[in-house]
Amino acid sequence: MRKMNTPKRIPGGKPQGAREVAMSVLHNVETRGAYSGLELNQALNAAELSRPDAALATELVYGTIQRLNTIDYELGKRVKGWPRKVEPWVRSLLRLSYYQLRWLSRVPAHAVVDEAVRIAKKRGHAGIGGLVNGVLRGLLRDGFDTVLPAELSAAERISLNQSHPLWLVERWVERFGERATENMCAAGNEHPRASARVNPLRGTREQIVSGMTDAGMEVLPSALAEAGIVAIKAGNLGHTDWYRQGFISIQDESSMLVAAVADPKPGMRVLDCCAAPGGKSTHMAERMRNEGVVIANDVHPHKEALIRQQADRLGLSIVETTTGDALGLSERIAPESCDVVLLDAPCSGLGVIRRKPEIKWNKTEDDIASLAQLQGKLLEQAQSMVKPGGALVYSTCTIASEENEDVVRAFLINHPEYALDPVWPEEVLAPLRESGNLPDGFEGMLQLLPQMFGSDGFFIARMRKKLR
Ligand SMILES: C[S@@+](CC[C@H](N)C(=O)[O-])C[C@H]1O[C@@H](n2cnc3c(N)ncnc32)[C@H](O)[C@@H]1O
Repeated sequence: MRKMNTPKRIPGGKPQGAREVAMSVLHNVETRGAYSGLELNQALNAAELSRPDAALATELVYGTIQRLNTIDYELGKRVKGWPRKVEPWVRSLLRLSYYQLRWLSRVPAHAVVDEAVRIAKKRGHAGIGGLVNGVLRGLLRDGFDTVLPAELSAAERISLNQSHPLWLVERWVERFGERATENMCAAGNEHPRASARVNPLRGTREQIVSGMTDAGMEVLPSALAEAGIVAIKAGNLGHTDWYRQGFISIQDESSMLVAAVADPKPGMRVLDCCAAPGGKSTHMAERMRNEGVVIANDVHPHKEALIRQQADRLGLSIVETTTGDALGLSERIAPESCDVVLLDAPCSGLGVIRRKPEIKWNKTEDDIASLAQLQGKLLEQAQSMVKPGGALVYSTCTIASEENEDVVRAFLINHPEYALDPVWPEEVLAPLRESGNLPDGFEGMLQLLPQMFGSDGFFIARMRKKLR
C-alpha cells in the first residue's frame, strides 16, 4: 500500500456505516500514507458508530491491509487494469468486500454484495455499481481458493498465500528456510493477543490473575515473561480498574523480556535512550522496586508527557524524563555514569506486522539500510555512558539482521572493551530453553520470532563493558 502522488477525495461526503468508514480509512492509508491505527481512531470518533459496527470497521481495515497481496492477486484476475486503472476508493471498496466475503463468514454474502453495490452507486454511478456487482458475484460463483501456477518459487508462493511482500519473504526464506518463513508470515496475519505486565509494587501475578478470574475475565500467566498475563477473553484491559490503579500495564510479552534482560537492580542509575511511551522505562523502575533512578529520554517533546503519565499511574517516582536527540545524549549525561543503558532503537518494525499491517507494504530494503546506519550511531552514543562493569542492552522489534546482529557485531569490532553477555536471568532463559527456542551456543543475542510464543518479533542483545 505505497503512498500515491495524487490523493483524491472519495465522492459523496462523510462516510456512514462500518463499510464506508473502513473504505475511507483504507483510501487515506493508501493515498496519503496515513497510519491505519491513527486514521481508524479518527474516523471512528467522527462517525460515532455503534460498538459492533466499530468492531466490524476495525476488522475490515486491518484484515484488508493484512491480506492485500492475496486480494490484489485475485482481483487482478477479474478487473481490467487492476489496481492502477481503478479509482482508489473503488479499489478500497472491492478489496474490503473481497476480504469480507472470503474471511468474515459471519456476514451473509448477499448482504456484503448488496451493501458494496449500494455504496458504489451512491458515491459513483450505476456503471461502478455494475462493475462491483459483476466482480463480487463472479467471485461467489467461482469460489475463493487461491490456485497458484506450479512454476512459482517458494517465496512467490508464500508471498501470495500469506500476503507478505516478495522482497521480505525472499530474505526470510534465505535466512530461516521455507517452513519457518511460512509460519512467520502466517503468524503475522493472526490477531495479536492482548497481554499485560504486572506491577510488582502493587501485587503478584498470582493475585492479579486470580482477581481477574474472579471478576469473570479469562486470563493466563504468560509462558514467556515472568511478569506477563495473557488475555484470552478479557475485553479491553486498558479500560479496567486494574489498569487505572496501576496494577498492570499493557505490553507485549516479547517486549517484557527487554527489561528482564537489562535486569537493573534497586539503587542503580539506568538510562533508557529512546524511551517513549515508557513501557520499558517503567518496567525497569518496577524491577528496581522504585529505588535508584531511571532517566527516560526521547527525541519528541510531546512524548515526554506519555512517559510521565505511565510512571505516575504506576506510582514510580524514580523515572526522570528528558527530551532530546539520543545522538546528543553524551552532552547531557556524564560519561560512564550509568550501571545499565538501554537502547530500544527506532527500527523497521518487521516483528510487529500483526499490529501494524501497513508496515508490510510501506517499508523497503532502503529503509532497513538507513535505519541500520542510524542504529549504529545511536549505539555508539549509548555506550559512552555505561560504567565499566555495566550493561549495554540493544533491542528492536524487527527481524532483519542488518538492524540487529550486524549492528551489534560492527559495534563490538570497534569496541574491544565490550563483550556479549550470555548470562541472562534464568526467568528469561528457562522458557526459551524448555520450548527449544534458545539457540545452540547462545552468545547473548536473541531473535524472537512471532510464531515461537505468539508474541511480537523482537531482537535483544546484552553486552557488558569490561572492568579496567
Ligand atoms: C521502539 S520505540 C521505544 C519504545 C519504548 N522503549 C517503550 O518500550 O515504550 C523508539 C522510540 O525512539 C524514539 N526516537 C527515534 N529517534 C530518536 C532519537 N534520535 N533520539 C531519541 N529518541 C528517538 C521514538 O520517538 C520512539 O518513541
